[in-house]
Amino acid sequence: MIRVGVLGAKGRVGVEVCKAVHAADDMELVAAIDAGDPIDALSAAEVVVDFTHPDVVMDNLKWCVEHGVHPVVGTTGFDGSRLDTVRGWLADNPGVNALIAPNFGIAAVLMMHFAQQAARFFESVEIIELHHPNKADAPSGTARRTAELVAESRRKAGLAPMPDATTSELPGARGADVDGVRVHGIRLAGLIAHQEVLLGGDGETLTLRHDTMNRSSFTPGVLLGVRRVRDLPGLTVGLEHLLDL
Ligand SMILES: NC(=O)c1ccc[n+]([C@@H]2O[C@H](COP(=O)([O-])OP(=O)(O)OC[C@H]3O[C@@H](n4cnc5c(N)ncnc54)[C@H](O)[C@@H]3O)[C@@H](O)[C@H]2O)c1
Ligand SMILES: O=C(O)C1=N[C@H](C(=O)O)CCC1
Repeated sequence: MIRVGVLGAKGRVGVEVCKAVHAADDMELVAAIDAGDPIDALSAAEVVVDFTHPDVVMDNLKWCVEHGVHPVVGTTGFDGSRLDTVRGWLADNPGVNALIAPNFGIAAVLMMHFAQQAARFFESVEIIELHHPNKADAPSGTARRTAELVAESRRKAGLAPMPDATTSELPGARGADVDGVRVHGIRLAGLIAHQEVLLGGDGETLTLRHDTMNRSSFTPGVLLGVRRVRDLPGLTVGLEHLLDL
């Protein structure tokens, strides 16, 4: 049995993760804590799942790594500098591994993968991410990572910067620039999490769209991460590394 702790257990995703861990035959939910609870309750866990908030996730991660607990992190807000900090903590604590994934939905990971594959064939790529209005961070972790993957493909293919004749702009009208890729964020009541990747070339376009219909959709990916993290050395970023794509 894998002894699992959950941070953010009362949150929208945390509740679903607790249910899924509880229902898994090979896991035991040994701690389910939320804001204000003592973090030491996680000492009994081998693996801790974090779905909390970008402002607190680094402190949680540091605690886990320093206490020999493998973190599986869904919380967003990670940039290159945060990831480097985590790599440093892991280097100081050999034997502890971490998995950080901006999206644990299998279809979302496939959408990101397909965008990465398609990017080298198109002059233009832009991303629209659409989320519920209670979301703290923008752009979404998924959109940020998709833009990085697209940019990497374009660089490898030696593509020129995307065509864009804009010279006069109301700030924000062209979205955020993530590694040279424009990302546009929508926050709308009624939504959960959605993304479109628009790719355009001479006389044709391709649109990849992903829709999250409920938050239990994240749990198969989270459970896969919990089962595998102990065998993934150091830091793994993205669930795609566990899917044999
Ligand atoms: N990777 C993915 O697949 C994925 C999917 C959905 C959401 N997310 C991300 O997960 C995070 C949480 O999303 P949500 O919609 O569940 O948010 P939420 O606000 O519903 O839940 C967060 C929970 O964390 C708790 N919390 C805050 N600080 C804490 C602390 N220090 N210790 C323990 N608990 C603490 C809050 O009280 C709350 O219950 C966000 O960053 C979101 O972007 C990632
Ligand atoms: O609801 C959220 O918040 C989500 N956050 C992740 C992101 O920022 O990409 C994944 C989708 C849902």
